[in-house]
Amino acid sequence: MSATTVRVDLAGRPYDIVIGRGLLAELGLRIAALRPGANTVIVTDENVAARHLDTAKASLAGAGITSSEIIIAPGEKSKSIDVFASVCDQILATRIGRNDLVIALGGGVVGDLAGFAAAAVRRGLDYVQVPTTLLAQVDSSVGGKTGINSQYGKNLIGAFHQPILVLADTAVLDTLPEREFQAGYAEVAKYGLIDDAKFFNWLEANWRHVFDGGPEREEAVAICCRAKAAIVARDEKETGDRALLNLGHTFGHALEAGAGFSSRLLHGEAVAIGMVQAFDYSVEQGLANGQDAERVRRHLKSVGLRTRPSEIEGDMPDVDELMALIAQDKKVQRGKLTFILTRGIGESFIAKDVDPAKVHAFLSQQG
Ligand SMILES: NC(=O)c1ccc[n+]([C@@H]2O[C@H](COP(=O)([O-])OP(=O)(O)OC[C@H]3O[C@@H](n4cnc5c(N)ncnc54)[C@H](O)[C@@H]3O)[C@@H](O)[C@H]2O)c1
Ligand SMILES: O=C(O)C(=O)C[C@@H](O)[C@H](O)[C@H](O)COP(=O)(O)O
Ligand SMILES: [Zn+2]
Repeated sequence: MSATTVRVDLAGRPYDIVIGRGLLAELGLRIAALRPGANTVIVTDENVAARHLDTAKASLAGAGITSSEIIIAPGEKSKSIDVFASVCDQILATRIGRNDLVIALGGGVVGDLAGFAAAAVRRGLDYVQVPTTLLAQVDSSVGGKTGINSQYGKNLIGAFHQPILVLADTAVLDTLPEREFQAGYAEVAKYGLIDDAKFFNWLEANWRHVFDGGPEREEAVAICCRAKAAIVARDEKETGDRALLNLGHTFGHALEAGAGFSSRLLHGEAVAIGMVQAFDYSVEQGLANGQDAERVRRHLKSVGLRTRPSEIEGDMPDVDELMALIAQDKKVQRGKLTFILTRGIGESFIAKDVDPAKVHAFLSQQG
């Protein structure tokens, strides 16, 4: 089976991201090569279990690896302290130990939750990411940010804990609902908008093939993983330019929390709106030109994503409440806001000490 391997070159703890169609069938052999004799516990959700758990288990059994499974309810609400506690207990009940492995088989919710449980149980178990959504393959399975949500906001409780392997089988994306694919695509486009205008041009021309499952899908996943691997290797804990990966997230996370972490607004959908807001705000501050902002909006709209907060159905918090959520952002330093702003497509930068009054005014006049 042909596969692309991207190395995450962390000093002392490097790991591979392996990308290709049909790789789930190789899970057992690849784990056996990495951790001979390990027992495993698979954390997954109901939707993924119904479609891909049998393949994963058969592959592990074929390589002589024992596995048990923990199946959570699908959706963002599972990134909660209650589900976290339950997953930790269930892992402990299997008696797996520090030489064994947790396997996160699912999207970003499973990956963030299982990764955090792996970080916490017995003060740290190794784990493998087997991402099954576009979003997880291009973003959440890589880089070791794990965690859950709080009533105060998104991802506010968690740990940096790197996986020992990421196995991205792009064929499993064939069973992903269209809306989830679109949401994940926002994070794909993000890499172009951060610092790769050439990739954004390529996406404008090729996005349909990424959705259709042609070779462009693997190419896009590999380009995103290479970009993320490079940033993570130089700034694992986000003391510097890893924050660029947060483009669209300060606005987006507030909207996601404002929508109650519900299916009204998926993470990727919130990021799409948040990236357009970051462009619009940059234009308003005289940093970027309106044509670039319009081009971003047009592209995200053409793949079926919403691009304005007013397109979110149902009640949303007012601007003061959104600002209170933004004040909880992890990039805040001693009360000062940090945003990822832009000078144009592929020219994002970290803006520290952004004036909350200006952001408040911007949000107040948003349609
Ligand atoms: N840790 C990070 O660096 C990072 C990066 C980006 C996003 N995230 C987090 O990821 C989460 C979003 O992840 P997501 O978009 O993957 O959502 P998700 O995990 O909720 O998965 C989306 C939906 O698709 C279903 N599903 C998953 N794989 C499937 C498949 N192959 N076939 C059919 N259905 C499938 C799931 O059951 C779920 O209903 C958010 O919580 C976000 O904060 C984390
Ligand atoms: O890996 C990162 O770094 C990112 O910021 C990737 C984001 O897409 C992701 O949503 C991440 O979970 C957001 O991180 P947070 O620190 O703002 O919670
Ligand atoms: Zn994200």
